Amino acid sequence: MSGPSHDPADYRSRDIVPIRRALISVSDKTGLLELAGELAAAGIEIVSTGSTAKTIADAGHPVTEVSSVTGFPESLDGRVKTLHPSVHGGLLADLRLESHERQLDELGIRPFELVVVNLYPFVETVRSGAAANDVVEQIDIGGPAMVRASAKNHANVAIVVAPDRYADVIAAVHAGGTDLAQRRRLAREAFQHTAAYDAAVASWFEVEDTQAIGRVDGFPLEFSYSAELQGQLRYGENAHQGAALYTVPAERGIAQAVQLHGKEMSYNNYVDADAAVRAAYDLAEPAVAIIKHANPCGIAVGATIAAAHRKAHECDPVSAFGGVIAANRRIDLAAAESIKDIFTEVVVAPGFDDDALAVLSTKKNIRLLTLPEGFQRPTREFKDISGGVLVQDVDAHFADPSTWTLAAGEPADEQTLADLAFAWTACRAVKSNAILLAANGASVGIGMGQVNRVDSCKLAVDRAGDRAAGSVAASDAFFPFNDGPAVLLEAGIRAIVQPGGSVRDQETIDAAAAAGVTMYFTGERHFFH
Ligand SMILES: NC(=O)c1ncn([C@@H]2O[C@H](COP(=O)(O)O)[C@@H](O)[C@H]2O)c1NC=O
Repeated sequence: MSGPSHDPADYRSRDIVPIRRALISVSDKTGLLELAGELAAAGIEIVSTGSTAKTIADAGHPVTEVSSVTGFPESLDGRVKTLHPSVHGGLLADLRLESHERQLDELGIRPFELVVVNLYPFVETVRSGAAANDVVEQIDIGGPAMVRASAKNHANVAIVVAPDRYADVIAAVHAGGTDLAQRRRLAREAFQHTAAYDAAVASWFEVEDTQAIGRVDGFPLEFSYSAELQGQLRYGENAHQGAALYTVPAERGIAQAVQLHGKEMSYNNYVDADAAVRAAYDLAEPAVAIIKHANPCGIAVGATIAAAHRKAHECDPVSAFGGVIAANRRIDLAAAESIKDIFTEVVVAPGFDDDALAVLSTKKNIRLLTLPEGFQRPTREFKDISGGVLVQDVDAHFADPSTWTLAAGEPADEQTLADLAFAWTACRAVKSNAILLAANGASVGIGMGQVNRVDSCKLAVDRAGDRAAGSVAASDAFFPFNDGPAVLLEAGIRAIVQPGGSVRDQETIDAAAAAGVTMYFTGERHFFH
């Protein structure tokens, strides 16, 4: 243990601490004058920094400039204001100890019993698109130092970091001081606040580095995650689970989407909307993905979003009931007309034309979400496991058909190759084991989430029904046995695309060749769990 330890008997008890001297240094001046007025009226000395002191003085309240306490001018563009022993001694002295009291006297330092600090607006500055030097200038150093010092010394000091606590402080002034339980609560909030602040700074550096070198090549030795509470959700995946939405300030994703219409978004709505956007945005042409329980029940591309929606819906109209729809282009009137009579939980898109919004807004149960300006797909994914978190690059690479290897049959004609490329891209949005049958730029049968590949084949073929014959199939990973391909070939699948790489590839190749079916190997797989 570093530092001297004291005998428990050395500590004098201190529950109620009367406030005689307060240090106030705030960027957000909300509620400042009311607080300062109450403190001044109670005869409490207020020590304050630059613009905070000026605001208080301009309102006619007595205030002591911090520079007259430190004996130094505020300097280096405000980088050094309160970083001084005359301030920090007054914050850190543990007056339960006689020895600390004596040292303060010897040093001529007076203690503070109340500290009110809120920090430079770092996140707001990042959001405003400020240049890097200006962002760096908004990394508060002196503020967090005071907050942490006071929170450590909560036995003696009340630390307030948010204007919505001022009323409690004023009440404590009138009651004769703060009590220990209150100071502990405030200390906890203070440490949470500085931790979130530092995490936001660290994630800004990470985003900056990512942009500078195109991608993060390595993984940091440590990382922190800063997110702001956006709001509580009614419940989590099930009604007995509590849930909330947090947003990451520097990001622009589904969490920042703006709701234009409908009931409050649920936890499951967010999960499905994210999966839907992920699927639709994998495709370059106008595309629609319809999601249920994080899996697609239809994905299609078309000349228009209306056409893509019709094709995606036809894939599995039964499952599309109550689905979540994402489009990678604006929703126009024709798309709205296509969607409006189908019971849909959420539609999310980069925008809605006014007439489309008017049509869909007549449906009270549909939620309409527009993606935030500057929408960006994440580059990294995080998955919680007990005791830690797994981090990976997002699977965003799709092998180009020109790099595929023809493993069986004749080279595909242009239309077949286009369908294979579509199926290959679309199947990565399907939970493994994934088999996706497609025709004319639309899924016609999807087998997902099975614990063996042959069952996914059966499911896809079963869902496609008559449409299986003549369609093409994509498999997210290689076929370990020939049983899955046998199901596809028997159903009349015309062409198959799969990674290849199984020790039994030859059996699958021979079966496809014997059936006259074209089969390509991509050399790349798309597991998705
Ligand atoms: N450098 C310092 O010693 C220092 N002391 C306090 N601050 C910050 O200055 C702000 C208030 O400054 P002013 O009262 O000048 O507007 C607060 O957000 C506070 O967190 C500092 N600024 C940054 O590090």
